[in-house]
Amino acid sequence: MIKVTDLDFSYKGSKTKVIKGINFHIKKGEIFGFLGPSGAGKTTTQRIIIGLLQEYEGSVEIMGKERKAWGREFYERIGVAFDFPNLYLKLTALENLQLISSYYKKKPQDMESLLERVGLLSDKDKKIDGFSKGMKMRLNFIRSLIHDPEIIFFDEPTSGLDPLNAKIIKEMILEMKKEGKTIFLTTHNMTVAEQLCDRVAFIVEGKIPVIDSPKELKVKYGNQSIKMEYYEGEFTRVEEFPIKGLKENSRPREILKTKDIKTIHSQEATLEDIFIKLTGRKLV
Ligand SMILES: Nc1ncnc2c1ncn2[C@@H]1O[C@H](COP(=O)(O)OP(=O)(O)OP(=O)(O)O)[C@@H](O)[C@H]1O
Repeated sequence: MIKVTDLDFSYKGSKTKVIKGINFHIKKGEIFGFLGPSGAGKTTTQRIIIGLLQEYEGSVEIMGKERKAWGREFYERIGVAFDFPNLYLKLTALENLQLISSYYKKKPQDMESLLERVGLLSDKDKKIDGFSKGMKMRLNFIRSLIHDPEIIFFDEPTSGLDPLNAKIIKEMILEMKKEGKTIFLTTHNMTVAEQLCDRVAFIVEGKIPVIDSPKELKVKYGNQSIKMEYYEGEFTRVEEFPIKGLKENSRPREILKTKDIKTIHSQEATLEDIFIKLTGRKLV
């Protein structure tokens, strides 16, 4: 659906490249995550793909056609939920959706069910200048879906949401994938990436050193281990053993036979640990 080849970009008036020869390919029906610290180039890349930044070098092929060759019809087929400058503060939630849907040729999705899904149905007739940031975020999220797009771009889709609303948004994203939509999201949040993404690209200083599935990354780079906590007199002690080679290791068996166990846990590196290990950078 999206094929980016040798993409380079610098902002007007600046000689410094902020995107430095990146390559990636997003398949139809995939949830692809862009993970990287602030200033890494995530938003810039998304802006290029959706056509807000035109002066790039390299190739950005989207739905089978170079980005620069697409006309207005491109926007009928993609949805974008970045910031919310496109929301009209003096209009109600429902009026916002009605106005936005009038920009598209396609028949809009059922607005009330979308509002209900994100917990805003009872607020549909309220002007949104009284909405909290989280309410605007949720409205902005469904705004991007109103014309039933094939590819949807999200920038930090759950940031600033309470856990319940974040869960609803994540469930909706997973449902979209089931319907065959392609989703490209950026985040600093490794938990979100692990829960949602089929594959992630780590982006640092305009380069992508790693692209893989969260699961593969953990298998390749995460050291799995078992942590045993046991009583020794009035103290508790902890020992950790790598899962690899566990059956040849006599020490865990000895602990089981001779000690009173307090807890046993399996430990797995998080995606964040792997990000730090592979890029030498933290995410924030
Ligand atoms: N309009 C602009 N003009 C000049 N430089 C810019 C502009 N927008 C972004 N930059 C620079 O481009 C680089 C990449 O920024 P970008 O916003 O793509 O990063 P990001 O990974 O999305 O960060 P964040 O997570 O904070 O949104 C940064 O060094 C930033 O300062």
